[in-house]
Amino acid sequence: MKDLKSEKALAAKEAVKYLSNGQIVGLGSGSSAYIAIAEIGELVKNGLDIQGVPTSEKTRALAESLNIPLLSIEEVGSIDITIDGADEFTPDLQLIKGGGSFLLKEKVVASLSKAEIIITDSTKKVELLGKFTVPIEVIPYAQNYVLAQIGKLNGLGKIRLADGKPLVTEQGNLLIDGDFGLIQDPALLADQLIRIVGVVEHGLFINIAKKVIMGVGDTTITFEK
Ligand SMILES: O=C(CO)[C@H](O)[C@H](O)COP(=O)(O)O
Repeated sequence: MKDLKSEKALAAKEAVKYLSNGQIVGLGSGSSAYIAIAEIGELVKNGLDIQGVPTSEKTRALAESLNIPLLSIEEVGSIDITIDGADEFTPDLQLIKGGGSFLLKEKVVASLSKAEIIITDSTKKVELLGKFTVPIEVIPYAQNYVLAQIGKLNGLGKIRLADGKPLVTEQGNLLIDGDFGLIQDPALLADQLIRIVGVVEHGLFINIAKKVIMGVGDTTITFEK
């Protein structure tokens, strides 16, 4: 049986090799990113001089507990490297993210980053995106309208629940998980989704990742552009 945690850890260890003194580092969210943040905490303890920019409150709390110096998003004009996870990736580095509900801040941080490095276990690689549903962050007022528009794109949207109630994101929005089947043209779908009034952002990360480091067994494979 695959040891996914150890595959994530191998990928995280490989990713932190790209860090160096003086960098501003985007800190992702999700189980893979948290392993990388723990690694970064060790490096900081041993003298690495970086400043982190968190992509969620959970990441902020973890980084603070590890004494990683932090900057807020308002304080940075650009970010050198971001290390984050993904729910699915294709060999040409298109991603679905947002399984952990933090896609909006993750995309802002990724967009400010010179290099977005994604770390995953070996279950995340797919030839076509879409087995994992596409998380879509919407303002609550527009939820029914957006669900209807998703239907017009031949998708099926469901409001994400947490403990039986609609999950509310850190921005006070809702998440719709959109099932579009296997996505032949993710760039087109990304464009169609972002044009729907009431959609704040979605989890299709198109041409954003520079590298995906995937743990496989006791080694890693790096995909890059
Ligand atoms: O996008 C994310 C959170 O919004 C995560 O990066 C994604 O869900 C992958 O998580 P994990 O590393 O736990 O598999």
